[in-house]
Amino acid sequence: MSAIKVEIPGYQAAIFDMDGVVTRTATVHARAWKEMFDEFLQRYSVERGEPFVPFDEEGDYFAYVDGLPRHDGVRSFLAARGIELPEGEHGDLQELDTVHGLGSRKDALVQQVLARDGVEVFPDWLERVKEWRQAGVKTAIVSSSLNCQAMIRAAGIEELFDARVDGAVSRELGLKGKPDPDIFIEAARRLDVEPSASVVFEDAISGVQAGAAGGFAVVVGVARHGNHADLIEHGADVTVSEITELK
Ligand SMILES: O=P(O)(O)OC[C@H]1O[C@@H](O)[C@H](O)[C@@H](O)[C@@H]1O
Repeated sequence: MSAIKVEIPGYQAAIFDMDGVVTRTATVHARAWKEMFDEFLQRYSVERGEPFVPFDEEGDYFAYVDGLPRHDGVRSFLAARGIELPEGEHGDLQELDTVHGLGSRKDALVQQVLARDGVEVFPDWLERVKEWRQAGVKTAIVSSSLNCQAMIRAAGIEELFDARVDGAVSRELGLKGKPDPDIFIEAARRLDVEPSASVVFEDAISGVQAGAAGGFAVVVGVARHGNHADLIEHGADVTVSEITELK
């Protein structure tokens, strides 16, 4: 937490990242990434006679994958391990060791968990978003995820947003993924509010970088894992452990 005092009704809009800020789904993604990458890395290391170094669900997830669009996440982690795979094509079968094949495999695992467990909303976010909307603050949801609309529908919170800019919308409009600020700027545009009058809420390093690059009034880092210093270092103006710390 920094010394800055932020009162959200003093701004025209609040723009929320989804996974890890609004919904308890960052861990669903992190586990799916781990299961998919570990299976791949195990085979890859045996083929090369190299030691198997598993995907670290915290370190590797936060550093290379969190917040990025699906295939950027695959590329970013593989590059960190010095592994190059063919791109493949959108819709590649899960069996293929291509960037798209690995992405499809990870998504199949996410779908299994969502079908089994549903989507949980963070109660601290829910409490505040209702108050802020009543106070006249416009709200948008922003996510790199192609599963965003299905997730907010499953969670029953679609009505709490005036705009949505997600992985599907980004693909349609050709928006750059985080850490570029495109999706946040598009959300402000859809709300008819200037970035300088809007507050961004983000839990990912790539996300606070995007908020800072977009000229938003305040970037709130949501440090649910105690990662305050990391978020401040990469562009958050203020951090909270829970959103109810803000009025
Ligand atoms: O694979 P999806 O559902 O399109 O999601 C892409 C990414 O969306 C981001 O919001 C998550 O932080 C990442 O973990 C996730 O991989």
